[in-house]
Amino acid sequence: MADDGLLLNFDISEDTIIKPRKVVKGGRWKERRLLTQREKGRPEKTAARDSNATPVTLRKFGAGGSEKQWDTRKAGDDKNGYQSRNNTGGNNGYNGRKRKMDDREFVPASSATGKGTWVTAPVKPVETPATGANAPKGQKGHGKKGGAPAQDPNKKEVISSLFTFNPESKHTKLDDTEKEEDKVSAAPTNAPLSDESATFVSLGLSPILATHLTSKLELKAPTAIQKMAIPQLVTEDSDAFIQAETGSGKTLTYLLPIMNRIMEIARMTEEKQIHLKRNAGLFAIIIAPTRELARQIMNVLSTLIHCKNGPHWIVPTSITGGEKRKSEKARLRKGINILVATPGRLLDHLENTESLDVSKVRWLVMDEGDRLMELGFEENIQKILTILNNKSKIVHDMDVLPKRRITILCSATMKTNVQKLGDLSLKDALYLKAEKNEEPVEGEETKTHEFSAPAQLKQSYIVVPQKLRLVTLYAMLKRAYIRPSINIKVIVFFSCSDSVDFHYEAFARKIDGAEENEDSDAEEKTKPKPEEDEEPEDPKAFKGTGANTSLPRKRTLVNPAVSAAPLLSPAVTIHKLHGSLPQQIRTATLTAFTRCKTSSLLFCTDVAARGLDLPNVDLIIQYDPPFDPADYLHRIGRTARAGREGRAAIFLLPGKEEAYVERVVKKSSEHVIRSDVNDVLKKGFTPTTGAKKGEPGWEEAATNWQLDVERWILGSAEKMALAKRAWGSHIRAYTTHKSEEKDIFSHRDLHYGHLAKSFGLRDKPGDIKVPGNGGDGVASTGGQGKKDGKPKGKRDVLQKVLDRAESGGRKRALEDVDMGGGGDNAAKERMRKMARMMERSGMKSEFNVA
Ligand SMILES: Nc1ncnc2c1ncn2[C@@H]1O[C@H](COP(=O)(O)OP(=O)(O)OP(=O)(O)O)[C@@H](O)[C@H]1O
Repeated sequence: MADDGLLLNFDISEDTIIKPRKVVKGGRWKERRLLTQREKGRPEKTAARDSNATPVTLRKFGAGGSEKQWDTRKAGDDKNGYQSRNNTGGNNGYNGRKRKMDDREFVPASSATGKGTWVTAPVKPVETPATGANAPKGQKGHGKKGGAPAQDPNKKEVISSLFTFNPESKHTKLDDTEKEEDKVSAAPTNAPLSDESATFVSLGLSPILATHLTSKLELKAPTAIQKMAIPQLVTEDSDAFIQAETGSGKTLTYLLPIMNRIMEIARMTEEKQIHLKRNAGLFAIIIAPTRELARQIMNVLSTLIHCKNGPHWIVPTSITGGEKRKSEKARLRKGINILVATPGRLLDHLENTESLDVSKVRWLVMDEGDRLMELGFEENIQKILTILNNKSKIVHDMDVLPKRRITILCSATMKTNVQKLGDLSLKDALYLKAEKNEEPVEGEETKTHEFSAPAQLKQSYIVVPQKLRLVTLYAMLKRAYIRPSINIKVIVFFSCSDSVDFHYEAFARKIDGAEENEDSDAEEKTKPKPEEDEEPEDPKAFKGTGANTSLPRKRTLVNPAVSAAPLLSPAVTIHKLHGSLPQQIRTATLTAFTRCKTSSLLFCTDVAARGLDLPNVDLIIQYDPPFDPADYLHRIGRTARAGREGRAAIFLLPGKEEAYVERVVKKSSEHVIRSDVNDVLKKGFTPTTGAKKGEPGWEEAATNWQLDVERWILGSAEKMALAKRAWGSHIRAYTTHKSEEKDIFSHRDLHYGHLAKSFGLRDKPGDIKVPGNGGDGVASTGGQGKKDGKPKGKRDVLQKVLDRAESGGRKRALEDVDMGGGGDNAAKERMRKMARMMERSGMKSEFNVA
């Protein structure tokens, strides 16, 4: 009975008395909560049960039994089928209410008796590498490399439940227009033309080239852009701007006319008994923004040169900054006829290599024009153009060749920066844009899109709460590789290198309980150390650790970026690619992924978003949305190439991010479907053979899978550091979305605690010390203080990245923002300068600035 005098005369039950509530202020939230509970006369660690509450069911998750998770969920608690937490242990302030910061409880490890309403995780002391005997089941060996236990045994441990306190999607139900089954496959828009009159010979190409294309390369007919542009480029001497969808064959569109005209001049001189040789002069320069793209263009060029009865005398070469200047100079001195280059290294040679004679250059091609501008190469290109203009001495001794230098600019999008590059470099240019060869559907209005994706590409989006991201990615991939007899290639895009590294390790890890491969450890130690300016290794020298990689295994170097992915399927090989990897590893990885004949998976940053022609990719997953809307198109453009089918899915967070669908996704196509996260999880975590009695349901299976990742991280200091770095870098990367998209992608809307869960971390955000950040943990993402687990302060993250770079963390700093397309131009420019500075100081550049 309360001691309030006014109430003494009434017979009122205790329950109905309204007590004045003391507001507890100051101190840490945990202390405040304990005081509040004490105030209410409740036990501090395990709150007394409310007699009216629904009784809880206790379920035990995790094979090793090291974690207990109280299932406080009731089916159908909310519309999404998510089960909100129903606190039956008395009113500790949580009762089914969605809390912004933390839905977790802390209990001392020693009190983990399995009683109470809190999610508890008694921390097992993880063995040091020397002993390893008591390591949790399935983690044997995980602690080996780290050199220290990942977890302080005295520390309180937390497990956040996966399926509680998740924000809901704005649209809980699929609308009819978004259902997959209703969608009819659209006719491909970037395929070779079926029109019988469209042949390579009819475009004005020589029979030698045409035969090579059809018989050797098995290209039956030109694509729409090839049909439109090649005849003009073969005969006319005009500059040209070529705009066409991704995968529509733009590379051949500019290479074929160049080859055709050089071959023609060779034929004419041979008639006069003059045989052209490599010293005939440099005819064409092709500029590509990245080394990978330059290498790819070189490969296509080589196949054309080495065609039957082809111009074998033509010597192409590429200079991209991946090797010693000295050896590049030696090649240039011997004489070359076609040069493929990245802008920085080209400018370097134009300024410093006397033997590079550009007086006869007839073609200057700039591929991926928008990307060149985004990477801040405008100044370089301006200088290149000036040098070429000053040194040009074209004499009209070869009539078939252009009478002046022709400049060709290629892009899949028509962005303002491309127009600027056009203004800078083109004169009276032809604008060559392929019209879609879509048949208009009766009764449907033909819509035009700001930038369009190939019509046959099936696009979807999925709204996934932060905590469920990792399990949903797994479920989606598991589903993709469900049939071992069908080979599937998937690319997953992440926002930063650290995130790629973390997810690669998480998906390449051994199945729970499997022994570590001792050999792979030994081999890892022998992996090549990257060196600036070293001769690039032959990509064939690397073999993957995956069982299915098709790389030759003659030499024993192990590619640390290729591995098996037994968790997904024994048949899947996983690859990773980002700008922080040494160039030779990147090249070897791309080669491995390209040649892989079995199912394969590539985790990458935007390094692989533009221009790369990776054959037969079936599915693109954008786990992190891109930093530039144009990159959305480029990323999905790695599938559905040259008329093939393809699928693409993008992960978005519930809430503001959902606006991205209307703003970007639907601008490239009106055929966009929405996948339901519960469906995906259900399909991914339900056993294919049908659940047997006693087997866990999909939610439990998903929870087990997540716990397994968390245990794997806890088992090794190295993995813990990896996860923390990935989490920190992810947040930093998130803050660099373009300013016009800040209303959708604001780091203030991120829930750092839930996000940590998706990186397998159990710590509170404030306790996560991101390695390599000078121990400042999350503070480095925006401020020292934190509120609701979020850093305070608005300092420009890019500026902080640069600050940190100045103070010694330069490599880490640039790795964090490995997203290419993001940020404002000024920021890009700063980063490019930083990359140059890094190069000068002997560090690897993230941006391939050559
Ligand atoms: N006429 C054709 N018929 C069939 N396949 C073709 C044809 N022309 C090119 N291809 C193939 O199409 C694929 C895409 O070509 P390419 O890389 O040149 O596309 P792109 O338009 O430059 O794409 P992106 O904008 O993504 O860089 C390549 O594998 C190429 O071999």
